[in-house]
Amino acid sequence: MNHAFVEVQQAAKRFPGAKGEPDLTVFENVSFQLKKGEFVCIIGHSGCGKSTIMNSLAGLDRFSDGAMVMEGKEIDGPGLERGVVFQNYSLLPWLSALENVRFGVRARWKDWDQARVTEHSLEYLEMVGLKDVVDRKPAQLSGGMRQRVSIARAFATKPKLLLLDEPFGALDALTRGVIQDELIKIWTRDRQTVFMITHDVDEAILLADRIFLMTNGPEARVAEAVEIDLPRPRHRAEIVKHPHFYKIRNYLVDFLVTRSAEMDPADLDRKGLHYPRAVNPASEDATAPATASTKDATDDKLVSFTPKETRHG
Ligand SMILES: Nc1ncnc2c1ncn2[C@@H]1O[C@H](COP(=O)(O)OP(=O)(O)OP(=O)(O)O)[C@@H](O)[C@H]1O
Repeated sequence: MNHAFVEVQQAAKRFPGAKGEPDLTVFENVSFQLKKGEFVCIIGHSGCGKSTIMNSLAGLDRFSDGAMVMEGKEIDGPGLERGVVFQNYSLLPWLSALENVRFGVRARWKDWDQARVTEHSLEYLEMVGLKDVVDRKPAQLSGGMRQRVSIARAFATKPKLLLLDEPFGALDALTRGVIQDELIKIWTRDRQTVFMITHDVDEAILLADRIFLMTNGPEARVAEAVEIDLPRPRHRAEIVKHPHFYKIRNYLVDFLVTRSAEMDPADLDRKGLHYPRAVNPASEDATAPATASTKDATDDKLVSFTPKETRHG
């Protein structure tokens, strides 16, 4: 019996090739589960299919093969139980910050009166530090402020699953840090299930319970699920002092720099439903970088991943 909150089963995305060219398989045999209330980040090189997976979970795209199930029901199109935050804010430009949030809240709770919708919307805008600018339109806000409105709107509607596609990608490091803290604050309070794309290893370690690692495309796979066992609440300045921090960080960087390009999909598929392999880099076995071989957590013997010369990084 399946107790996963969200389950993606054997997903693939293919595009027909141009005249005479073979079809493009962006990713294949992608399977994973999300537990209720967990924060999962997904990392992988550009083009491996992260946004396609996220957009499919949002109901805005479709896999070529495979299935997605949330609380036992197949995901088939967009729904209010899933909220999305994109990198480019996607606010309605003719509405103020408050009206943008109210718009989402009103759609979610149609029986609420105006005062309740406003009060609830203001509560979330305050949590992201925008109390004093709620009447400004998006054009009158900085990029960081706009992204805060998007985050307030997404969390205020309390979707069961929040999908964040590189929400801080366009922000400077300082603003990014501040909004990460706000995101942690809201998530700690509401404990919604979050699935987030990021290219930033430190951001993923700060936020996630688990980090999914994708191999390079084409024919990418979600190869590993790395457990982040740093205690919460986490603070940027503090977690770097934790003895596990650099073990985790080095493991992730080694994957992205070396192993993501070397893993052979055929090898991963041989192990079928065991993937993504659960890894805890803080444990002894995982700390040694596994460049040409890695340890199979399922049967306790070494399995080598043959470098594939044709794969690009
Ligand atoms: N219509 C299409 N025809 C052919 N290939 C496509 C089409 N749409 C998308 N792709 C390819 O699908 C792949 C996956 O794209 P996707 O945006 O999901 O990757 P990503 O991992 O999110 O990348 P990034 O990190 O750069 O955002 C890319 O290589 C892209 O070129």
